[in-house]
Amino acid sequence: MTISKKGKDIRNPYIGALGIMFYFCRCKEMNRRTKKVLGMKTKFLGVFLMMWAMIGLEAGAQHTANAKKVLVAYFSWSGNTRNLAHQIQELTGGDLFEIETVKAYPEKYRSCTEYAKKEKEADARPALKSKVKDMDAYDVVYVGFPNWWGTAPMAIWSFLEGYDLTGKTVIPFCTHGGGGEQKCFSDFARHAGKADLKKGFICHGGTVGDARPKVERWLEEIGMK
Ligand SMILES: Cc1cc2nc3c(=O)[nH]c(=O)nc-3n(C[C@H](O)[C@H](O)[C@H](O)COP(=O)(O)O)c2cc1C
Repeated sequence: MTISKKGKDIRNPYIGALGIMFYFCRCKEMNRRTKKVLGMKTKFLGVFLMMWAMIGLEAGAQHTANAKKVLVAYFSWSGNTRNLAHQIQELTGGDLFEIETVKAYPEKYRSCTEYAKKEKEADARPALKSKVKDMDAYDVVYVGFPNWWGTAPMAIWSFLEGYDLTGKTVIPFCTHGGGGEQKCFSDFARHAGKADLKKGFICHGGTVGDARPKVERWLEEIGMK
């Protein structure tokens, strides 16, 4: 692998492609003019770019082979977590999946909080509308949810318990209404089975619109960007 001082792979398939173009343009040119006019310098440059092309194209293929498949799954009642999920999806290039319960939650806030409280007290596992088609294909699974009564909505436990997440990287993200993290991530860890858990992201539901720079920093911090 060709590594720069900053630790990044500096082989670039685009530079490689340019090298090929340059090499062939130069050959055409040589037929029109005399070889002496072009001289040795351009010949070396052409060969150098040609070699870079081959290394660069190989690097491109290797990068594609190593790319991790990402899923961004989320539950959202009033839209804040959905907004955050879309930002994470845009930054990671993953597939989006909305976790929805068969029985919809009440539309009014107070009714919803009462309903959710009962579900929590019963340690319920609400049935979900659909399953991720090919969970086995994903290497990294982000799971987003709002803080409900100091923890995740019970639908998140239904989701996590519906799959074998062993060996996958699982990363929670959460929005709250002022209570902060509370037991959201610690309870999440207990329900995530043998997944390889990474540090979660949390923000106030009212600030998700401005969260992008923080989301980017977090993704860099956990090595996902
Ligand atoms: C049923 C219910 C329970 C909630 N419980 C809490 C809580 O315990 N602590 C908190 O900070 N916010 C709580 N909230 C506020 C939500 O966590 C917050 O508004 C969140 O951003 C909503 O996300 P959503 O728009 O994706 O549904 C609750 C909201 C609802 C509807």
